[in-house]
Amino acid sequence: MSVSGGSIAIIGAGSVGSAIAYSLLLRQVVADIILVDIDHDLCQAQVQDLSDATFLSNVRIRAGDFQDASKADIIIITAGAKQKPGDTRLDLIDRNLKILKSILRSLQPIRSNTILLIVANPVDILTLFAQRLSGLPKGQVLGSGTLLDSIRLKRIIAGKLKVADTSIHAFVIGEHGDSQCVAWSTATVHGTPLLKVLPLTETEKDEIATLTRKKAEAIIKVKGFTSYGVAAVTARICEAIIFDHRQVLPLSHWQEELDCCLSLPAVLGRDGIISSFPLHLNEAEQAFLEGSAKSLRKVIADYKEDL
Ligand SMILES: NC(=O)C1=CN([C@@H]2O[C@H](COP(=O)(O)OP(=O)(O)OC[C@H]3O[C@@H](n4cnc5c(N)ncnc54)[C@H](O)[C@@H]3O)[C@@H](O)[C@H]2O)C=CC1
Ligand SMILES: CC(=O)C(=O)O
Repeated sequence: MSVSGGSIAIIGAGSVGSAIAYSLLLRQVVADIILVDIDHDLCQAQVQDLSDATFLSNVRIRAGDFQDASKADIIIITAGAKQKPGDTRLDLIDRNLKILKSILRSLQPIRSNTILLIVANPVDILTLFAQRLSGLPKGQVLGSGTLLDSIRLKRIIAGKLKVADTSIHAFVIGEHGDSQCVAWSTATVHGTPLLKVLPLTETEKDEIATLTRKKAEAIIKVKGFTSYGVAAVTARICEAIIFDHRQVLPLSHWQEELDCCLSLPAVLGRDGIISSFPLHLNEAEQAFLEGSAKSLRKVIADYKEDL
């Protein structure tokens, strides 16, 4: 991977923001990484620590302010409260919507062709608010969504089949949260329908889907947060944008028919979401997806005065 000349700003230099910076630095996605946090001492300390790793790459890392960040090729928002054990992601909406709004105000005027990547939770709701409040075209505002959940799912399936994760094509769709669902009928192993090579009963499918959905909760219960998985996923998203990969990834983006942002496969490139990629769900999966959208719209309706 070669270093492009671009820059990425990360707003929020806590566990997730610093892990993302570390992934971007090791992958050499851009030449400049800018960290921004209201806790200036923490931000400086993270930069100092990360700068000890830059000997492995040609990447520069520095602390900056919102105006520096507003000029970056990609602005990643990780700032916000995290779940305590037992919280759902949706429980964070009050605090994190206020933080998002204040960040979007501080970023103005925002570079017109920047890509805004939301990672803070609840990611689907914050992505929708960022689309409405940033002034950017919808395709330039996306959320990391269920790419992380899909990676977790593929890991479990790969373990059962004893093949590499990269040979599995399977999507978790809908909310990055409790109403997500697995698109089992579309999953393949190197082109062969997954359920033909791994015939799973309904109970087994439910067990895998539950393990996937509850993985974050299990990690948070012990270490208090998750960071490495989302950092790797975010680096992958940034690579697809900076290098215009046109990769198909399950990301949170605007869904006209469902009237909300949630994850379905999308083609990702330098301009952000180029298009949604059609996924032919069966009736039950379509009903689950619509249920997920309905639960997100219900939350959005409670906050409509913030739009
Ligand atoms: N989408 C995903 O897959 C994942 C999302 N997350 C989410 O990422 C968020 C961050 O998690 P952590 O890094 O573990 O939390 P953290 O508490 O370690 O870091 C949050 C940082 O945001 C900063 N911050 C707060 N308000 C700010 C503002 N207005 N401007 C700039 N910085 C501000 C804080 O000072 C703090 O350093 C949470 O909402 C968490 O749920 C975490 C893991 C995975
Ligand atoms: C915390 C979170 O959203 C995750 O690890 O999936």
